[in-house]
Amino acid sequence: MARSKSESNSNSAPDKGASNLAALRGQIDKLDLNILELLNKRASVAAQIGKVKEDQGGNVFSAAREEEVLTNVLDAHKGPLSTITVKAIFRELISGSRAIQKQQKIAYLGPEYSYSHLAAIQRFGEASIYNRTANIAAVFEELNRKHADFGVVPLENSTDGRVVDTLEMFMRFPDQVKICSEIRLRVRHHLLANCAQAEVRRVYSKEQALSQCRNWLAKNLPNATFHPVSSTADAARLVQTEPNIAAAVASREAAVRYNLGILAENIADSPFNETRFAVIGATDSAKTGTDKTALMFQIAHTPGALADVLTAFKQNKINLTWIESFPFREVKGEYVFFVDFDGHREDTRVKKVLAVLEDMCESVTVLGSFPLARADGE
Ligand SMILES: O=C(O)C(=O)C[C@]1(C(=O)O)C=C[C@@H](O)C=C1
Repeated sequence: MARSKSESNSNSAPDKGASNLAALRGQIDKLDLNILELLNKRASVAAQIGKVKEDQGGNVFSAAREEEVLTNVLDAHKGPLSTITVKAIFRELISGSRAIQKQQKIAYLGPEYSYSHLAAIQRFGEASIYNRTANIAAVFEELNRKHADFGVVPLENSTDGRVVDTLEMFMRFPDQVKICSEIRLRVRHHLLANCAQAEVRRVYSKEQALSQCRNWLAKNLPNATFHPVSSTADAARLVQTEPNIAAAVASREAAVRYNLGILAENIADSPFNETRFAVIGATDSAKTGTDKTALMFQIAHTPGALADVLTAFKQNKINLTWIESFPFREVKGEYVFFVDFDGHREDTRVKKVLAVLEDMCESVTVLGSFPLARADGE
């Protein structure tokens, strides 16, 4: 039946809207196919690079080159996509390239969806194989036995400080592994449960996470008791077994994995909570121009010994970014120091300071040079 003029007039705006939508979606469909073609072209080039590396004995993973790729892209990026989105897309693209060359095996401190797991995925993407371990020492062992290509271990948290188990492994086996990359992960704790907040009587989490949310928990859950368990992910798993009274302090990813609701978001007492992780492997990273070096040294128990070392850094205009002291178990009263500083071990001023330290210290171990990590979300 022919439509009257007034009928067609009243429908013309929605009709126009519908045809516009169809046209715009048509554009997206075309663009998607173009993008797909380009993605696969890029992957084919990565496959060729893989062959060259295989012939020359090069490593599949190059932290320095990945940093360069990301910098090129982010420098050119003008929006409207967010930087976080562009980074996530390229993380997966590069992860896919590595998997075409040779799928990389990554060991991390488990269980699944622990913050170490999230840090590992942030660095290596979805196309890698992840081996979870029961403790930090086992991450080093996995590398040593060649069961994994890389390991991800926590170094320090902005609230809790250093991670003793990791530093102890570097001390026990100083020449076993090198740091080739670092990861900065924003740690966002949430209260997860399948009951109402007023019903929560038991809260599970890793001890450090409970301590990082201490004030919030005391104020908002005055009737609950707090139970440290081996990890935040394990806490989320336990909540499933006591759904009417239990809650966990854990990540959003753990909520998804264990089918829990998020009762309260971002409950850490400090608004800034970040953990820095080291990626360990057989070799460290090539120079990029914006690098850091990690060092471990032991000095004699004499007055001014540490001051002399620090003066050497000052004289060579090297900026220290981290310093930790650790009691040396074998000699009472002696300390091992861990430092991070700006620069690559191939930089002239870093070479100079290393030479001075070799003379001054009882032992010096370069744990590795690696590209300076971007903050999570930058
Ligand atoms: O340039 C290389 O060495 C590559 O293998 C390519 C590529 C990439 O996809 O851009 C992949 C893996 C490396 O870690 C670095 C970069």
